[in-house]
Parts: sequence; structure tokens; C-alpha cells
Amino acid sequence: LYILYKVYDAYIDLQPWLKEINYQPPDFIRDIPVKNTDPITRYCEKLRHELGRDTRFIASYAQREETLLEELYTDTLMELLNDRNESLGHLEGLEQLLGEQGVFNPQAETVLITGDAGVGKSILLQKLQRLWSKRELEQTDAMFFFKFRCRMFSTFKETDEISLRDLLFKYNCYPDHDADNEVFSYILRFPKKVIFTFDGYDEIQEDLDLGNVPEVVSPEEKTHPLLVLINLLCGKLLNGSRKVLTARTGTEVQSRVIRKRVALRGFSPAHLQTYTNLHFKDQEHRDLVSVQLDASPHLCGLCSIPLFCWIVFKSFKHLRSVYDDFELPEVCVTLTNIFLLLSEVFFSRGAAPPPGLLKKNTRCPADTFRAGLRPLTAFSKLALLGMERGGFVFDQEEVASCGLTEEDLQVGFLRPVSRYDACGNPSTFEFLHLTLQSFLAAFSLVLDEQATVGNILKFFTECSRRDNTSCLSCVFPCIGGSSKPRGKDPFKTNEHLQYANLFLTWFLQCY
Ligand SMILES: Nc1ncnc2c1ncn2[C@@H]1O[C@H](COP(=O)(O)OP(=O)(O)OP(=O)(O)O)[C@@H](O)[C@H]1O
Repeated sequence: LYILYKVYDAYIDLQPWLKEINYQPPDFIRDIPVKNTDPITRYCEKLRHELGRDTRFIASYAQREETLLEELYTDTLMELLNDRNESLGHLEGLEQLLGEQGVFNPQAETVLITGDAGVGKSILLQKLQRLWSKRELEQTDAMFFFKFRCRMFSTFKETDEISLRDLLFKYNCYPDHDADNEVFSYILRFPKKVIFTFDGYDEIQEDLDLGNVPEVVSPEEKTHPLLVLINLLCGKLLNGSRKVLTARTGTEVQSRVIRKRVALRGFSPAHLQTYTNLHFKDQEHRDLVSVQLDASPHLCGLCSIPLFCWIVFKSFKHLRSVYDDFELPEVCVTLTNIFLLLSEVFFSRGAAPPPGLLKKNTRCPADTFRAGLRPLTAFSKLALLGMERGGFVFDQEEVASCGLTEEDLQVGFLRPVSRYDACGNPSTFEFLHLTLQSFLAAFSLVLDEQATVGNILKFFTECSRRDNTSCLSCVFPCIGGSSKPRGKDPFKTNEHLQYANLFLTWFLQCY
């Protein structure tokens, strides 16, 4: 019994029974070492270990300030939708995501989660992954869990080719001590034991003209990584495995490949209260924030989106530590206000008085921005550069070419991302959030005194030039439904441009 209990994944089907009989090994048995020599279950252990390590923290703007996921994760509203996008009610817990409730297409294998920017799609996947890594994801007997960010698939060259095996082992987790290839054979034999998460389908910016998506049915066949992804989602590869795909609201994904659909709606008032309590350990701050939220329906509305709520709370915490009388903005709070507040916090963090010293009493955001103008200009330039080439990941060279120094990287706008070339090279960066990149790109356009009107308004022109069809649907008719071929286009992801336009409109109004 102890061996069945210890070598968990090898006897995964017996685990519910062990739980039912409430098996607890006595102490004298616990002392007996059990050496697992099975490559498959050793691989499962490795996967759980790596996923546990990678999902521990919520990425924060300052690496020194990382927060444990468990300390801040708060449930959000998860609305179940049918194939016509009509509501079927709300899910009660994460476990129900993979369950049968709300399945409208039993042949399909992909659960689609949609939601607006910052509503918490990535964090929800992170929570799912964390639960699995800790064996706390109820009602699933999955032994393998592979997580991917869709933007990874855009980093490959047109000529790059990989197989399913490479995708799993080279770009996710390598099976050690598996000379006989037992792990992969097992995965192929029992695809139902596999869960994939693919985050941010809207972020795919391929440069391939894939008017017709060829079928890839052999797991050994090497082909372009995007084709491997599409064939996985369609169930042509590793048929039977479960897939959870996230995308921004409005991204078209053909119902044919969707098993069930969930829309994230952010924090309800009760969730917001829970989040406030988790965020502020100090009762005085808690009460103050609650009162200010109650007083401003505008602010309250913005705070239903977790990302904006996090920015508002972080800013409040910081500015309150510097100025005695700081209050959250009350009327007509816009997203631009929120990002201005965040930028102010970034540039004023060095100015916080040491504990014990008197707080300042005059807050002058204009002075803070003036003092931070050089790095702000450099960050904005980088954001615009990325926006123009449709890119979210920057290498050292690009960062330096915009005039950013090592010290600037500590300010908080950028965070490091590991490279996807399996070399473990950490020298690439991305903005804390795509909406922040849009904000800074708009900032760059208004900061540039040489910019012509045409130049400033170029994103408006781009957005109106393009039609409404999803860029993905043009490229992948099997997913998106349209069959228009596409060539190279630096302005691929319309939504980020629309965000930039939103911020630009606000800046121009202020001029
Ligand atoms: N459930 C949650 N509990 C606590 N904080 C959350 C939650 N969801 C999101 N957040 C906060 O909001 C931030 C943004 O969330 P996340 O990256 O998951 O949004 P998203 O929906 O994936 O956005 P995008 O579509 O732009 O990628 C997180 O880094 C975290 O600080």
C-alpha cells in the first residue's frame, strides 16, 4: 500500500481508493525508502516539480516584490456560454472548467476561455497549473500537464520545423533517464492523461502564409510549430488530450474545435472585497480603500478588472507611504489615469521616505514625470518600436538602442522573459502588460516633438484600413472560418493598436 501511495502517478487510478480508505502510512513505514525507477512516473514528478516552481509567484513589476500566487489569488466570475454565446450560468470552481458542464460539442477537445485585457486569463491558467502541480486539481486523473504561451509560436522562423515530441520535450520538459523513449510512447497510448494550456491565442503573429493548413497526424513528423499547435487544438494530433485555450474577447475561434466556452467577467463586488482584504493587511488601509471605492462607481468599475485593480491598489499603497493625504481619484477615472498613476509610482519609488521619517505632504506628479522624462521617453520609444513591428518581446540590443540602461530595467515597466530557444538565455524582455505597452507607445507619439500629424495618427489609419475579421481567421481558416490569404503585415494585432488609440485620444484631448 505504501508503494502504491508513494509512486503516485504509476498507480494514479488507485489514488481515489486510497483517499476513500483514508490511507495514511504509519511512521515506521514512512522510514522505508521507496525508489521509483519508472521513467514515466519520474517524468510526471519532474513536470509537477517544474510547474510548481514556475507558478509560485504572480509576476510583479518589481522582481523584489514578487507575491505568492496563493496569497493574492481571488476567484473571478466565470460565465459558461453556449455555442451562440448565450449564458448558461456561472461556474462555481476551477475544477468545473474541465468538467462536462456546458459542453456543447462533445467531439471537440478545446475549452476556450475568453476575456478582456487584464481580466485574469493567464492567472487563472497559472492557478490551474499550480493546483495540478500540488495534486489538488480535483476530478482529473491527468498525469501530464504542458503549458505554453501562444506568443512562443510567433518567435519561430518560417523555415523552423519541430515535431510534437520536440514541442513537449524540447520546449517544455525533458524526460531524463528514458533511453527507450517510454515516456513519449506512453503519452501517445494514453492521450487522455494529458492536459495542455495555451495562453493568449490572440497574441499569435505568424509570418507564414498558411492559407491552407495541412493536416499533421503523425507525432514524429516535423513541421512548422504553428501547424503543430493548430493540429493539437483541432484534435488531429494527440487525439483525446484536453486543451484549455485563452484568448481576448472577440478573437474568433471556430465552434467546430471548441468543446465548451467560458467567459471571464472579472471581480464581482464580493470578490473585490476579498481581494481588498488580501491586498491590504492593514485594517486602516482596507477601510480607506473600501470607502473610496464605494464613493466612486467609476473607480469601482475599473477595479472589477483585476489588472487595473492591482495597479490601483499598488499605487495607493506606495503613494500613501510617501504622502499623508493621498486619495484615489474619484470622478471620471480613465484607464489613462490608471497608467499615469502606475508610471508616477515607478518614477517616485526612489523617493519614498525611509521608515520612521516624516512623510511628504505635497505630491507633484508633474515634477515626478519631469524627473523621469529620459527613461520614460526611452521606454515609450521601445513600446512604439514593438507596436510598429507587431512585437512584444525585445532583445538586449533593442532595449539598448532605445537608450535604456541596466538601472532603468529596475524601474518596473519591463520584466525579463526566458528565451524560447531552449538555450536558457534570459536576455529578452517584455512589458509588464500589453496594455502598458500600448499606453507607452501612445505616449511616445505625443512626446516626439518632430512627429507629424500623420505620424501621430498612424494607428488610427491602420485600424480603419483593416476590416473587422480576426487576423487569425484569415490565416487559419480551419479555426477562424475565413479563407483570406495574408501576407506580412507589421500591424497584425489590431486590439493593441486600438488601445494605443484610446490612450492617444486622451493625451490629445489634454493638449
Ligand atoms: N484572479 C486573480 N486574483 C488576483 N489577481 C489577479 C487575478 N487575475 C488577475 N490578477 C492580476 O491582474 C494581472 C493581469 O492578469 P492576467 O495577466 O491574467 O490578465 P489576462 O486576462 O491574461 O490579460 P491579457 O489578455 O492582456 O493577457 C495579474 O498579473 C495579477 O496581478
